[in-house]
This record gives sequence, C-alpha cells and structure tokens, in this order.
Amino acid sequence: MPARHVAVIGTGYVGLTTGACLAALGHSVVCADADPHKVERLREARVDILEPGLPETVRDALEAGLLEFTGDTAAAVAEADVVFLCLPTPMGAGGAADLAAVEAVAGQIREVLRPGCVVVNKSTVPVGTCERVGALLGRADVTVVSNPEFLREGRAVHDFLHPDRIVIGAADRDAARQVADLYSALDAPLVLTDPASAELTKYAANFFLAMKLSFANNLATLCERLGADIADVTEGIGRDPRIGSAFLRPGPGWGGSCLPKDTHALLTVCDQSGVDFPLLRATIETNVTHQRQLVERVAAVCGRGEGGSLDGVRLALYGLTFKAGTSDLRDSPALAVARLLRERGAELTAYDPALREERPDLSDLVELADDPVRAAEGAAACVVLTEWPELRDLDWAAIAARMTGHEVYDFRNLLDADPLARAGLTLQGIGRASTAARVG
Ligand SMILES: NC(=O)c1ccc[n+]([C@@H]2O[C@H](COP(=O)([O-])OP(=O)(O)OC[C@H]3O[C@@H](n4cnc5c(N)ncnc54)[C@H](O)[C@@H]3O)[C@@H](O)[C@H]2O)c1
Ligand SMILES: O=c1ccn([C@@H]2O[C@H](COP(=O)(O)OP(=O)(O)O[C@H]3O[C@H](CO)[C@@H](O)[C@H](O)[C@H]3O)[C@@H](O)[C@H]2O)c(=O)[nH]1
Repeated sequence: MPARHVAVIGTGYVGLTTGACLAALGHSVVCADADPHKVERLREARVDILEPGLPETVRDALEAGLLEFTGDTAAAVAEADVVFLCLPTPMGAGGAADLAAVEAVAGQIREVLRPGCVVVNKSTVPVGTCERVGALLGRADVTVVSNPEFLREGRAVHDFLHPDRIVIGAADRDAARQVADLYSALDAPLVLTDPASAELTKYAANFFLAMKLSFANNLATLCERLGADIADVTEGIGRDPRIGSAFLRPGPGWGGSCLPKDTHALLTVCDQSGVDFPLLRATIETNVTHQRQLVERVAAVCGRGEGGSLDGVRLALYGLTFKAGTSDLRDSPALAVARLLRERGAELTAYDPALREERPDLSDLVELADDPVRAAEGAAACVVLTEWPELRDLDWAAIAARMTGHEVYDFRNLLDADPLARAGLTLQGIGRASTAARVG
C-alpha cells in the first residue's frame, strides 16, 4: 500500500496518537491544532500528556520528516488525500454531545479540500454526524467516513498499533477501502459497515464497558452485605468467556474523559429517538449512588453526630486522576468522591504521583501535597481513590504517625493488609466482608 498524505485536525489524546502512529506506519502526516502553544511545543517534540511511547513516536516521526504541526487547519488539509477529524465532543446542554468543534472545522476546510479526498471522523459522535458533516462540506466529490477510535488513555500508542478491531463506516466502498488501506500494516479484524452502525458502535462499546463497571460496583456492595469477596466472585464469573474477566474491578465509580460523556450522549440519543433504555439510565445512576454509598461508609466511622457530619474532619486522599497511568483529571471519580466528602464538610489533602510537577488548581476542593506522608498530617482516615501501583509501597508507619485516626479506605482494593496492620492501621477494602481476615 503506497504511503498517503494525511491531515489530522486536533492533536489531543486521539489526534496526536493518530498522527504520530500513521507517520510511524510510513504515511506523510500534517497535524493541525487551534492551540498555538501546543503546536509550538509539538514542533519541538514536547508532548504534555502522560502517554507512554508517544513522545518517542512523535520525535521519531518528526526526525524522519513524516510529521509536521501547524496552527493553520486550511493549510494542513490542502494536500491531503485523507483528513482525520479528532476534535473534542464534550458533554453539552442536557447531556448531548457538543459538536461545535467538528462543525466549525467542517466550515473551515470545505473550500480547500482536494477534489476526491476522504474526510474521516474519529471523534465520538451521535449517529447522523457523518451525514451532517457531509452536508456542511457541501462537496459531492468528498466522502465522509466514520472510523471511531477505541484507544484507552495511558495505552494510546499500544492500542492504536494493536487494535482489537478497526471499524469503518462508509456509504462508499472505495472511500472505505482507502481508509482501511492506511492501516494495512496493522494486524486487526476490519468491521466494514455503514456510517450509522459505525457511529453507534462506539457509543455501544462505552455503554457496555460502563455497564460492566456499574454491575461490578453494585455486586461489591452485595458482597459486603453477604460476607462474600468480590475478587473471588468476579474471578468465578469472569472465567466464563461469555462474561470475560476484564472491566470487573470495583472502584470509586467510573469516570474519565469518555465514559461519562458518552453514556449521557447516548441517553440523549435514546430520548430523542423515543427509545426507552432503562439499563443505560441505571448504569449512569448506579455510578452516582455507588459514590454516595462510599462516602456514607467514611462518614459512618469518621463523622460526628447523627448525620455523620464530616465538618472539620481531615482526610488524606491518595490518587486524583481518573485511573492510574494518566494525568487526566477529566470527570475523575476521585474528584467526584472528593466533592461529596467536601460537601459533608471534610478538609481534604491529596497526593497523586502524576500531579507532583503539573499542579492543577484544585484549591477549592483539596490541598495538594507533594509527599504522601505529609498528606496524612492530622488525617482521621486515608482514602485510596486511584490505583497507582506505587501507593502499595508507601511508608505506612510514617503515615500512621501523622494521622489522628487509624482507618484506611482502599476503594481500589490495591493495598496489602499486612504492612498496614503492622503500622496499626485498619484496612477497609471494597466488596470484601473483612479485608483483614483474608488469607493469601
Ligand atoms: N481520550 C480518549 O481516550 C479517547 C478515545 C477514543 C475516542 N475519543 C474521542 O476522540 C475525540 C477527541 O478526544 P481527545 O481526548 O483526543 O480530545 P482532547 O481534548 O485531548 O484534544 C482535542 C484537541 O483538539 C483541539 N481543537 C479543539 N477545537 C479545535 C478546532 N476548532 N480546530 C483545531 N483544533 C481544535 C484542541 O486544542 C485539542 O488539542 C472526542 O470525540 C473523544 O470522545 C477520545
Ligand atoms: O475494571 C475496571 C476498569 C476500569 N475502571 C474505571 O473505569 C474508568 C474508565 O477506564 P478506561 O476505560 O480504562 O478509560 P479510558 O482511557 O477513558 O478508555 C475508555 O474510553 C475511551 C474513550 O472513548 C475508549 O476509547 C476506551 O475503549 C474506553 O476503555 C476509569 O475511571 C477506571 O478507573 C474500573 O473502575 N474498573
């Protein structure tokens, strides 16, 4: 397959990964972004997101002369055979996907696209967006194709180069083939379909993943009540390949830049289509009630009075990012739990290994500590919210010495009970009748 000229609009998690990886596959890529500061830094191979392998992939592609960055979207697409839209589609009014960036870029490129070029939408968008972009472009010679992206943050380069499947939705077979050919060096099954099915596939995937997590979190609560252990129960069910063991780890709710906004967007689509999908509604609601229940657990022990007020009670939070391996805080369940604790009056100090250098302004919510022991100063309890592996090896004796209480709530089931017990701390896991009593 000959190398093609590719333009990528938007250089976030998806766009930068797509651009750098397509260049690594031998294509000639120009990436455009509306943020001039980002463009400047990327030209020097400076990648500001925590994404293993991405800085090296960008640097190698720049050195090979196969990757360029520009702030000029129209100039980026002028020579392109294929144009990828990797633009944000955040949660908009009423939960619907906000398509403003996609629509704005369609307007910017409509007159400069090469005759016969293919526009590929990689953003997560509602069914009908391919058609809408086609109408905005108003170019009979240009085909718009849907090619949703399934990469995970923290594994973006790996997932892009080793996808489980490549979904391409196109009304035109030749355009679909052109997009498929860009990936011909990858060993992945192709799902060739129409645009509506491709667009819905992305939402269906994220809904299903969120549904598994809400299931696991509810099941964890049931385990606690019944004296069962969630790890054993999920292993027991997960070994059935019809169920699968992935995505069944209980936690402080699910979050991140995609699952929350995409489940809400799909719910809006259901409402607009007159389709009742109670499972989707329950998936979203379960996440909220689960987080409230976790906060009740903390308040029941550390709170004061009948209502379990946490007024003035200091808590140390370990982990704020939405999962380990990323510095992304968007829709982090850790922040959602922190907000609920704060509403109850708690004073919060937080330590997160990804936020030692990059210091986001979270001053309304938590005080950021750059040291895990210092974070525990005066804390009635510690609460683990992100599964950073290094939290397993904290100096629990030093932490216990700074605390006023002795409870450690491990809402990721990350920690070993023994080192905590030696430090005189009580470990409370999630979905476990008694973490301390467990053998092995
Ligand atoms: N983050 C993920 O893990 C992931 C995975 C699969 C799909 N998606 C989807 O891909 C899309 C992009 O997500 P992301 O996480 O990469 O977003 P992001 O916020 O990380 O990056 C978006 C980029 O687009 C740029 N941009 C915004 N408006 C622009 C415009 N008008 N012209 C040019 N550039 C513009 C921004 O400056 C930013 O650099 C979303 O629809 C998302 O749902 C994301
Ligand atoms: O067993 C698990 C697995 C995940 N999570 C939580 O679920 C959320 C989402 O995690 P993950 O799916 O790894 O995050 P993302 O990187 O946002 O990736 C999701 O969202 C992307 C954007 O649409 C998709 O491309 C990916 O396929 C999809 O996994 C996070 O809060 C995790 O902590 C758990 O609590 N338990």
